[in-house]
Amino acid sequence: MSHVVNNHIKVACAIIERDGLVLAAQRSAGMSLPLKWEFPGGKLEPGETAEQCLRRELVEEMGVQVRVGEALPSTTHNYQTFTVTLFPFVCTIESGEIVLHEHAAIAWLAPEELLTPDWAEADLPVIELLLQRS
Ligand SMILES: Nc1nc2c([nH]c(=O)n2[C@@H]2O[C@H](COP(=O)(O)OP(=O)(O)OP(=O)(O)O)[C@@H](O)[C@H]2O)c(=O)[nH]1
Repeated sequence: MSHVVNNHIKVACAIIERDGLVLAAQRSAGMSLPLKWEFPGGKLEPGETAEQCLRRELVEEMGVQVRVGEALPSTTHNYQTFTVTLFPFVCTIESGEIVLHEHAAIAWLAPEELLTPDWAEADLPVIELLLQRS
């Protein structure tokens, strides 16, 4: 059917943990889902694994090398104009200091603060899972 467009993207995102805190990043005003909070990461490129995607995106977005660890369950959300499947991975920073190249802000959140930011809707199941684990 010619009117059907494939607007389903696969996105790997990094749950970066440090000292019991989790890194959240705020999208900038000019990005899609402006000023929403998310986990750093991005769309998988053709032929790329989620781990490779995350290592690439974290260098591009924040200038850090990450170690990609445990995969959490993927989750799919329908926004009005596109569908996203998120592939979350627990990560740690191997080297580098965070420099924001794309995001407006970051925050290190304690478990009790996880529900505070205005998260991208697709992230809410991931947040729920993190709360269950903490
Ligand atoms: N990185 C990331 N993206 C997320 C999360 N949750 C979520 O809904 N997304 C959506 O997944 C998509 C990720 O794409 P991206 O960051 O590579 O690209 P973008 O939309 O900023 O750029 P583009 O507009 O140039 O395609 C965005 O539409 C973003 O809104 C998340 O936790 N992390």
